[in-house]
Amino acid sequence: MRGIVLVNVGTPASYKKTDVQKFIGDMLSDPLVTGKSEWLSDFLARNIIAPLSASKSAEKYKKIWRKEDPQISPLLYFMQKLADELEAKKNIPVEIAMRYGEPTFSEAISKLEAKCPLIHELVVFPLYPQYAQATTQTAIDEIGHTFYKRPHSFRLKIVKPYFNHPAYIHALATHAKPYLENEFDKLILSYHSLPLSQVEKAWEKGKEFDYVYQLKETNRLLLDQLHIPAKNVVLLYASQRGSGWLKPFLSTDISGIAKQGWKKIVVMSPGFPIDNIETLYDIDIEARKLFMEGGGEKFTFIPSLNNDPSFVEAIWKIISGV
Ligand SMILES: C=CC1=C(C)c2cc3[nH]c(cc4nc(cc5[nH]c(cc1n2)c(C)c5CCC(=O)O)C(CCC(=O)O)=C4C)c(C)c3C=C
Ligand SMILES: [Fe+2]
Repeated sequence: MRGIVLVNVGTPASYKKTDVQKFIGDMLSDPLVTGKSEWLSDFLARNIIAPLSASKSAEKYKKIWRKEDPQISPLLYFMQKLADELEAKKNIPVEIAMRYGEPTFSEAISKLEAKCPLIHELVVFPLYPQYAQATTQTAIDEIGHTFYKRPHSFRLKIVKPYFNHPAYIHALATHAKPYLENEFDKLILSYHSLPLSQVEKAWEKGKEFDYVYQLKETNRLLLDQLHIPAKNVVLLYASQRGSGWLKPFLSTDISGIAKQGWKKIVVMSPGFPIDNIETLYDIDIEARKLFMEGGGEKFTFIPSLNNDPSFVEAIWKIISGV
């Protein structure tokens, strides 16, 4: 039998400043995220960036944290729900793991082994449709490092980015359709920004590593399936942490969209299969506010796929090679 581990970036244990600081420190001390050396990343993250940015991030986390039980981060909640539904629907053991924080990859493997001692293949499904060294590559490195540290009686398979997989595109289109039924002026497709240095390096390596090529392919295939002409769509990049990142920025251009007369917009993030601070705060709270203050009339936010049945089906097809 196969076992599945769904992998994502991670999330703080709580919205308290200490937990948020730890999470940011862990993440930004990763040289694959910063593009800097190991010691410099660690020094800057632990001593400067995490202590300085934790309060502001903690405020944001507080706003998006689940108020209902279980009172946990939305990212953790939706990943667990997705795992539970995939396990129940396909009768296969599924666990979740985070690149930073908990549950760790090692914990996920142990839980899978306990659930199903006869596993012959461990399938790791990174919840990143498009490749980036700051997400896909660091997850692959960490998984390999943990897996090969001790012997296992089963093999490891890591699923490649699925930016153009028909089942993923179908899931996105099926999920988005109800939000697109009412009239709108522009569909905004928002993706996480990246430092240009990382984008250029990946572009030189080829399409398999090219974040921008992959996200544009996702957009092309999605719009084709939704029958939306490209002229009705704007591509923006969110959550940048500096000026030398992929532009145009959602945070600076969203109010301009309203000023140009496009008063009703729908915003979708096809690069985030699971809702998190960057969709629920940066888009649904901050970008919404900027758009409405800029004269916008209607801001429709499309949540991530989360545990949508079409995504459960898509993961299954991607894993099964259908
Ligand atoms: C497409 C997915 C993501 C890319 C690409 C990405 C790049 C990237 N992120 C940072 C820095 C931070 N990311 C943080 C949280 C975070 N990032 C993603 C996804 C991508 N990041 C997720 C799913 C999350 C978890 C969110 C949650 O709900 O918990 C954070 C911490 C949160 C915050 O303070 O905003 C930081 C910091 C860099 C530097 C980077 C590319 C180089
Ligand atoms: Fe991030």
